[in-house]
Amino acid sequence: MINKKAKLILEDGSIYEAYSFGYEKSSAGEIVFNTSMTGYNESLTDPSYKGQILVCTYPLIGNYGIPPITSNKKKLKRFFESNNIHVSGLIISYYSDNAFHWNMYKKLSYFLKINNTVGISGIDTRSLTKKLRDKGTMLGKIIISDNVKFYNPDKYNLVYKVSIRKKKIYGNGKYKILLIDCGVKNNIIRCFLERNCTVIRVPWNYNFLNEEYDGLFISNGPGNPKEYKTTINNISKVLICNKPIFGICLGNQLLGLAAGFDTHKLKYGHRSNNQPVILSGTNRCFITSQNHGYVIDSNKIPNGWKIWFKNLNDNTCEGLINFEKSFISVQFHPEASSGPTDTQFIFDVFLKFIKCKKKK
Ligand SMILES: NC(=O)CC[C@H](N)C(=O)O
Repeated sequence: MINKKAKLILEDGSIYEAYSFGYEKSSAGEIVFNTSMTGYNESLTDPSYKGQILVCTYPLIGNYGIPPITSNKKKLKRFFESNNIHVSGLIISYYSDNAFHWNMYKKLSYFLKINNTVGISGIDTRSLTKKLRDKGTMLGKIIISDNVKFYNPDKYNLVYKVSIRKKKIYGNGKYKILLIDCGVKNNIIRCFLERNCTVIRVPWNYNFLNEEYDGLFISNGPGNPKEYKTTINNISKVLICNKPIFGICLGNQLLGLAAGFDTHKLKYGHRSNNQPVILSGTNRCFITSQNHGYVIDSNKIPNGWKIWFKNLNDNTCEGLINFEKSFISVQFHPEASSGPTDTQFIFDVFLKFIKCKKKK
């Protein structure tokens, strides 16, 4: 089969020639790169990538296909991070059509096609990444048929596209976690279910002030954290309570904004499975999975709060803690999926806080 020709056009005017191997349509978004060697299925279905076109620096993609797509709508998909693909496109170097894996169901190009997602190959993604590292993340568009306009996801509130619409309950564990869903990854829910929790998943703008729960969780999600005014406002109202709060990635940013921290955008973000973070006050380093473009400013720290972790590559804030109040959050992904599970103990820290409060 001869694949259709495609073009990647960046906002600085550079043009790259490529071939389509996914759904054939033009698409625009913010071009971001991920340096992981594995995990394309988890990344494609991570809702935090909404509005972004993903570049994989690892040169060979597709070689293990995609795992089975379980179809029971009531259950979480077993092998994916949400029900469908969220990236606006996938840019790779070499597409391996000759895929094999013990758990393979279909090829990657099939998965892109049934999700109406464009995928292009034949681009030197490492040189493209060098450009994005030098100049910073850029807008870009993939042209296959018609021309399309550049699209800047930071200017929109994308959460309504990825958050659940109605409250939903998972599991029947002892500890009740109220989960604010801004585009949660399935593995976060799985991590709670494995720890004797009931997860009450509510929409991003849900007024949870009268809900009964033992701990509040704020999820990951797409776009600029400052677009989440309703969520930030709701969180700020529960900061006077003493119920434990835990945030991951966007959740870290939203908790920070509610507590009086500020956020800014990084030049090209952290997206990979090998980001080193250091636990403040120790020499202990952890290798973490990450996917974010924004960070908390470390220069203005409200009373009672501390920077919990720092990134060892660029020294940026990787987590917050208010020990007195049992509020914790991390910029990285302790649930991993894909990536190292070394920091999954953070879920246990949160549950320890919950157990302590319940005893009192
Ligand atoms: N994974 C996330 O939650 C990402 C948070 C936010 N959208 C950022 O890019 O920084």
